[in-house]
Amino acid sequence: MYAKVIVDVPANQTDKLFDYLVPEELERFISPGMRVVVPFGSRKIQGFVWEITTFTSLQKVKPITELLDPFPVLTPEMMKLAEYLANETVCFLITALQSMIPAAIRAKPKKMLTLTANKAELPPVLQAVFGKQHTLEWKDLPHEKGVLQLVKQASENGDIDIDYVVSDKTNKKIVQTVSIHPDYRGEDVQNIVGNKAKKQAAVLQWLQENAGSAAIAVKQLTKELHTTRQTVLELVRKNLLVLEEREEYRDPYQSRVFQEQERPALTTQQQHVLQPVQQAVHDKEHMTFLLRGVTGSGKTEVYLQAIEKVLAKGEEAIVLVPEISLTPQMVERFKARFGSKVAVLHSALAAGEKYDEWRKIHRKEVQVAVGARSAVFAPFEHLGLIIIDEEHEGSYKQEDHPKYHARQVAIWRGKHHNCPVMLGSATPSLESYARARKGVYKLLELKERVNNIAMPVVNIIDMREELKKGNRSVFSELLLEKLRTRIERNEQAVLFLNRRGYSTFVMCRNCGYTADCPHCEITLTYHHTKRQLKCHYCGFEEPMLQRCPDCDSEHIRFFGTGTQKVEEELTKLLPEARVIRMDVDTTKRKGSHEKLLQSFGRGEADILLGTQMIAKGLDFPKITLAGVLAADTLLHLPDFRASERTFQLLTQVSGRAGRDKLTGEVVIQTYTPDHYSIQHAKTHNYEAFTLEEMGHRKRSGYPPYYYLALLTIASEDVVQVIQTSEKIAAYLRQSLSSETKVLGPTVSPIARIKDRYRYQCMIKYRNEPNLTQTLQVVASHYQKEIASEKMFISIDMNPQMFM
Ligand SMILES: Nc1ncnc2c1ncn2[C@@H]1O[C@H](COP(=O)(O)OP(=O)(O)OP(=O)(O)O)[C@@H](O)[C@H]1O
Ligand SMILES: [Zn+2]
Ligand SMILES: [Zn+2]
Repeated sequence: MYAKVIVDVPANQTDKLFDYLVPEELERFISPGMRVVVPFGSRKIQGFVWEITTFTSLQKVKPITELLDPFPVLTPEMMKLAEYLANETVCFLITALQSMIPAAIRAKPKKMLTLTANKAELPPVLQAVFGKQHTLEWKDLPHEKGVLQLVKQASENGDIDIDYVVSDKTNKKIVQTVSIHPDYRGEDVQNIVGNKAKKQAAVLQWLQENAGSAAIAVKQLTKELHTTRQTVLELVRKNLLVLEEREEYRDPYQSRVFQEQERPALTTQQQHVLQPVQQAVHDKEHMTFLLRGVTGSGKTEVYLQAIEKVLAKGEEAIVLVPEISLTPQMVERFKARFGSKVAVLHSALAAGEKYDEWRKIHRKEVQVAVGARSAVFAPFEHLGLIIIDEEHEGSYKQEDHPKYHARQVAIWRGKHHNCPVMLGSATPSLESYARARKGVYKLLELKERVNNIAMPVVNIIDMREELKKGNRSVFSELLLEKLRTRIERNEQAVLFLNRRGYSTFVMCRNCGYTADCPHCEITLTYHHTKRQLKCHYCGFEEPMLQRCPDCDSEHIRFFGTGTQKVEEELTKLLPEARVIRMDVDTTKRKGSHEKLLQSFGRGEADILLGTQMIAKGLDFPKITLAGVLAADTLLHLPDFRASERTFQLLTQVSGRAGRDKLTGEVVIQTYTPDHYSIQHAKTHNYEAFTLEEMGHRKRSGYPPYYYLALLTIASEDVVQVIQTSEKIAAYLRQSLSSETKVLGPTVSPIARIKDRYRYQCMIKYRNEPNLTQTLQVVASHYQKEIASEKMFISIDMNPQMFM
């Protein structure tokens, strides 16, 4: 019996199945989808069993070293999906797999040294290195040439054995528990331990009274009774208590009590959109729905009730939400409805926590998975529905390999399981909307807010006029006045500042010099707390400049506005305002995001000032004002989606205001008040915006009229980059159909990162069945250069970013 194995080495040469002999004792247990340890060259590495066969064309096959799982970690569906992704996104199969399973499941091989000779026979240096130990990990060796030389010598002499050991990283959390031995249950404690052992008696007494036959965690016991572990273990030694080890999940939401929530009766329009989804769930029919519902129209409630239907059928559901709107508030709505049936997956979880949530799914202990992008891989086997909330969000596209889009995976899985997929948003992406208009997706609409609450009134402020009036502040007069009235009326406001493009950069007012990163073509960002300049791409840092390096002027300052600076100005202008600032700096610590939001929810602040993370999902009744400080910052990015992103963002931010009984207002500050994305955001007119934007896309040949693929070529050698890019472009032009346009090569918008020059080719196509194959040929043609890290070629199908 042989196993065909995918090895955990992401490289061109290893991107295929390797044959291994299945040792006889494993024959009964092994099956596809299990992890194994296999010899590979001189190493031992992890792999996944792909197939079991009785035939191999090889002369000599090495045996599998170890089987790591009693059950497959990959379902047959996941294996097929990995193959699909590897092919569609042009990446290695193992790379696709790696993003589908929790990191904890990927075992890392360790290089271990084991003493085989008598220690006294070793050179004194090595004796000292080993100390009292018998084995050592390679990475713990002192990295001195002499030591390594001696180790090598000793290994050649056979005194030290060097081997790779694959240790399973899937450390489960083990809890020790005790229970009263069945023979002594209910018996008088005095009779069992006598009078002397008072502490032990207390433990037994407590267990008799409170636990009965139940097992109690030793930790809990010692805490409850202010006693020691020693005392408890003594009782175990006397055979009065039974010690057991129990596996426990690390549940980040453990300490929170979720109030059961009654489900509201749906409004007529909600019922109207829910009905066809429920029907598809019932019929087990694969369809993709696009739910376009204005902000506050009750989309989430529709999701919840659709899921109820799925659970009632005994099936499972996945709900994707963007990482930043995976707020406690959001999680709470699902936990309150479905309780312990819900697993939550997001990147803020520790590796162990993620693994535990994943295992709950794998073991069928939960039926609903709520999470960010990668939750689309939740290994359910009876999927009844997949929901993608805020489907337009760019974060659903993974920017590393495999460069997949969650929507694409969701639809693949929907087809596999014969179940519906529901995409929801107040501002669907143009691609999805176009598909819905063409009937590929089924369009469902919620045009009004729940309870007929009015959409907020939007004021557009021309900041050029403010400057003419002599107002140099980042706050317009109107915004400031409206903030003031919120404080007076004890209402709340959110203030949004786009982080991207608006971070602080340094410029000389005398000669116009800007401080740039010496390795990347990008301005350095000023960090106030450390008074340093930092590059966001490579991490380069230097102290803030005191004088201009070009003209020696002292008038060198930072420009632009960060949230910190806005906060400072805000407290000067409105000293009475209580402000909570939410940005990457204030939410670094685990749980701080949640704490800040809770505090705001309790009314401990008047103004929530923040970046992208406050734009979405917030549902606080007292927010009656939403302010956007600079609406243009997104408009000027070199990206054909800039207008679309601006419209989406303005709509989302506006959507935070006036969601309850109090009427909402919005103030948008801008230098380009006439831009159509700002004008249509003012009137909440998604259709009008879409119509206008579609025109632009059609004229310039962008999605949804054309598909895109982006090739980026990077190297330290600028001549090599240019020559290679030109060769690749020529090859593509010759291989692809004549309707397909190959643009470039041109310099990437960020021309250099980490000293590597970057060029790109853009492919625009409508129908190109052989495209991925052609791109694969390109990638493998340059595999030597790529493997030696001389050159980088990145292939991005349907790119979301163009930097
Ligand atoms: N049928 C209903 N009856 C009463 N209240 C409802 C109903 N449906 C939803 N709501 C409430 O209306 C508010 C807005 O609903 P929800 O948050 O689901 O909207 P949404 O469309 O998901 O919003 P957004 O896209 O802006 O985040 C919530 O407070 C929700 O509890
Ligand atoms: Zn200068
Ligand atoms: Zn840099």
